Amino acid sequence: MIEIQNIKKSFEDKEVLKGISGTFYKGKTNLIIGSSGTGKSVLLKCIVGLVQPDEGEVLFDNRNFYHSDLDTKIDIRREIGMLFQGSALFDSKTVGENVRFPLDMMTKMSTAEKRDRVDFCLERVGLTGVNQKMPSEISGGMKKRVGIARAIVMNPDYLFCDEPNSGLDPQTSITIDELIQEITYENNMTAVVVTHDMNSVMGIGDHILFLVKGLKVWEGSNNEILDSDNAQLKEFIFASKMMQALKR
Ligand SMILES: Nc1ncnc2c1ncn2[C@@H]1O[C@H](COP(=O)(O)OP(=O)(O)OP(=O)(O)O)[C@@H](O)[C@H]1O
Repeated sequence: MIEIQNIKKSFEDKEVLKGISGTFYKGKTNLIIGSSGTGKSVLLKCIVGLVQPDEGEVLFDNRNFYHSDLDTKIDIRREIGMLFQGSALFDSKTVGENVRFPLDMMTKMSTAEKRDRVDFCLERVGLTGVNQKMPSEISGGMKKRVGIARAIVMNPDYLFCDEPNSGLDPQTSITIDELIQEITYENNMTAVVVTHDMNSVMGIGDHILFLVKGLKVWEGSNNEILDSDNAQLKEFIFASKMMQALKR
């Protein structure tokens, strides 16, 4: 479980996060949703330590990330897997080398152990036998799968995904969403996914934080979201023609 308390962040005079609190639960796909520019990615970066918040606390299973000793911080970082926006693969490395990278950086595993772990993770995301391919030789959906394999290669307790569906067609988006959710359940991870895709919200939104202009205005599950009477949430959900049609 991850708890965030009163997270604030400004860039120069622009207040991007205005005091956000909430909980992300273990064994669930937790979503951060909201319109473009509302602070979702900045919040994610504050949680994983890529951006330092101006105020607020982040607790990883009761360990305070920003107010703990270096060893605890390092422990927490090793327990985090991250799927970056656009997959962020190294273009000059093969698929296998991309997935192996965290093992090379952070473990003393033998070559054979690393090979087995890489093969296991690639197989888990449905990409057996593509180790030698270069990122330029595979599709966008496959790149996301490689990104997921790399994110889970260290067997993390916490999985963060920033817009995992960006640039994918609707059908591929659903398979990637489902893969993230299956892996979350299998490994009992705390997954936090940033998205503005309503398909993802309805499909995998076990727990959802809805942001508007740097504030959390609603928190709940995808089962509760359609019945909410929060006006800003309704406006966001029913912005698309498809969701309007479902409402009728
Ligand atoms: N490093 C930075 N320096 C200055 N401003 C930043 C920085 N990072 C983000 N911002 C600003 O913070 C605001 C929120 O950005 P953020 O990327 O979190 O939005 P978002 O909700 O994830 O949007 P999108 O869905 O379009 O990715 C934006 O106005 C952005 O320009």
